[in-house]
Amino acid sequence: MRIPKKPVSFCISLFSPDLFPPALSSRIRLVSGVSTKSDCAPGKRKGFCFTGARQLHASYSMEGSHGTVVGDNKSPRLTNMDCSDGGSHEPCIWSSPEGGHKIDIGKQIFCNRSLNMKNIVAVGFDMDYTLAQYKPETFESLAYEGTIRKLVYDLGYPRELLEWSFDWKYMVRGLVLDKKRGNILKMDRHKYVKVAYHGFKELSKEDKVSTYGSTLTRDAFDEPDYALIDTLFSLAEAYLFAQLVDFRDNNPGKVADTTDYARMYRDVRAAVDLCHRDGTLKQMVAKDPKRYINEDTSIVPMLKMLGDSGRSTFLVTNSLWDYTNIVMNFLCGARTMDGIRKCNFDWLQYFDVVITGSAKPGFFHDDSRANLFEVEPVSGMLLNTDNGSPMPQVGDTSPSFSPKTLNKSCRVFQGGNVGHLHKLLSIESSSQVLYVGDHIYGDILRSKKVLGWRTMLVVPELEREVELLWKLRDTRKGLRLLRNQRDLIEDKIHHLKWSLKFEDINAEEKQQLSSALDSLEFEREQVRLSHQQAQRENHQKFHKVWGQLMKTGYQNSRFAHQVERFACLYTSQVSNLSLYSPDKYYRPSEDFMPHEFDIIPM
Ligand SMILES: Nc1nc2c(ncn2[C@@H]2O[C@H](COP(=O)(O)O)[C@@H](O)[C@H]2O)c(=O)[nH]1
Ligand SMILES: [Mg+2]
Repeated sequence: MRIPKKPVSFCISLFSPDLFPPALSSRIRLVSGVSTKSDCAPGKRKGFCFTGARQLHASYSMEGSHGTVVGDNKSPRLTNMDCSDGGSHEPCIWSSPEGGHKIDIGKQIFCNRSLNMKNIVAVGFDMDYTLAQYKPETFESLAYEGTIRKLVYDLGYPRELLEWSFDWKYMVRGLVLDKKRGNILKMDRHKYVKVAYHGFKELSKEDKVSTYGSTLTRDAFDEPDYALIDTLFSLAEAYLFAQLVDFRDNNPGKVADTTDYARMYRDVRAAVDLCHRDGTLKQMVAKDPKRYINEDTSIVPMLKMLGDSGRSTFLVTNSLWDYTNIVMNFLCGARTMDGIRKCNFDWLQYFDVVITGSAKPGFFHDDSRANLFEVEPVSGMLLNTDNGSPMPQVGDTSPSFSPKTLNKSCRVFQGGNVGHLHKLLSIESSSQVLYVGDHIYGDILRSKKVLGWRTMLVVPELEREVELLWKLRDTRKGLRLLRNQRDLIEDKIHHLKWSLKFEDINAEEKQQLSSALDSLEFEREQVRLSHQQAQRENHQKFHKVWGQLMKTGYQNSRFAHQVERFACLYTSQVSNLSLYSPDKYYRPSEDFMPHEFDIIPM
């Protein structure tokens, strides 16, 4: 890896890779122009500074020297990367002297399908919302505000939208938007809609059943009429959609008749999409990563531990190189004792291959014909490759990489497909790869189903969910008792009714049975109400509107069902991997069928 000796400015463009078909040039610069603008870190930096809406500037300096860096990758003991407290404690990881103990329930790794880490030769990571946990209160708010501005200024929505505010806790993953009807749904694993809102107004039970209850016309609840909120990136757009639905209903005439709910959804989606592409979000994150991304001092020790254990490590992200470098510097970059960060390429030492602009999930198709370019880290320049091997440039007989470049431990690429990656890492069988991601569709489903990679899903919401589950375990037992009580009373009622109808009994006995029936029916109603109320309160402790993430009523939610089907492992944070041996044999818990519950005590 090369580190510039002199500080250089670090300003790279966000041009999309597909703007540069390989036929146009065999050596492609990512940037469009050079400027000597004074806002390019006066006095400190030397080199290029590119301007324009699509350029991305890191706010911190590029330095070659380490200064008073806390952390030394040669040290046998794991080093403290957390400088916020002056470096007084080390993250406790499995291989540290204090490691290997009982793990908090919120940080455990849960297993759906057995996975022996001894069989894994390469561990790969997604970046956004996997290694980099964004703070929804700032990051999603940024997306929300950027989207509103685009709706108003570019798409002609009323200016009063600019006064709206965002409740970042309102929407949750796993919801489904009914684009045509303006509804937001939560469903169980059988795709029964259990909670339904029109905008922010709850649908009555009758409306819910009449719209979604027909078992004959079961809906798939998929695109194009429905949108799945399956990544944390979508929380802001779901909230905005609900707001627009309410706004349209309550302000006739303010939104054009032609702009129906589905059209509003399309507009929001397009505006969000643009925010991700035009720098609205990334420029801001680049300026102040700490404001938008959680620090996780266990990431570096985890990556080192995996590397020390002999595993290859790789990064496959849809983000482009310039942004990836900024985010990874924030997460892995060394800091001086006073907490100042430096932007360099040191973090590449923790990876064998980095693939940016990967266009997942298409990347997971071996037959994807996406070209693989090598990225020259310092300049961000793209170089043509022949399936990963360097290619001589036109007019040049030697390959385009210097031997020094070829010898560096980590190579950075853009695009390509899984075949390229396997070749670069010498992967013989796809079952030797574990990939850790946050997106069921983008990272997990295809990689597992199409490819046979082993998968781990990161679900940050899980930490709170399991902690609450633990805290509320007695409430849950109480709920089960109430449910059983209800069943018992119902059985008695049926029996009494049967007796009244068919048994040969005298008037006095009939009278007794009837009054017993009355009191049982009264009791049943009381228990039903208490059960319903207790159930609702229990769910609301998880989320005031949508309840427990992994459940709808007593059934697994659709989201939980997908986690169960597609993720071999799941956990709240990627760095929880550091709490387990890199040779751990993850075994699933025993499956239970309903007929086993009362027989085998749990
Ligand atoms: N153009 C769009 N880009 C999006 C959208 N939602 C997220 N993103 C970007 O994708 C990558 C995700 O990276 P990964 O590491 O998780 O693979 C990141 O750069 C996001 O900004 C979208 O709706 N449109
Ligand atoms: Mg991601």
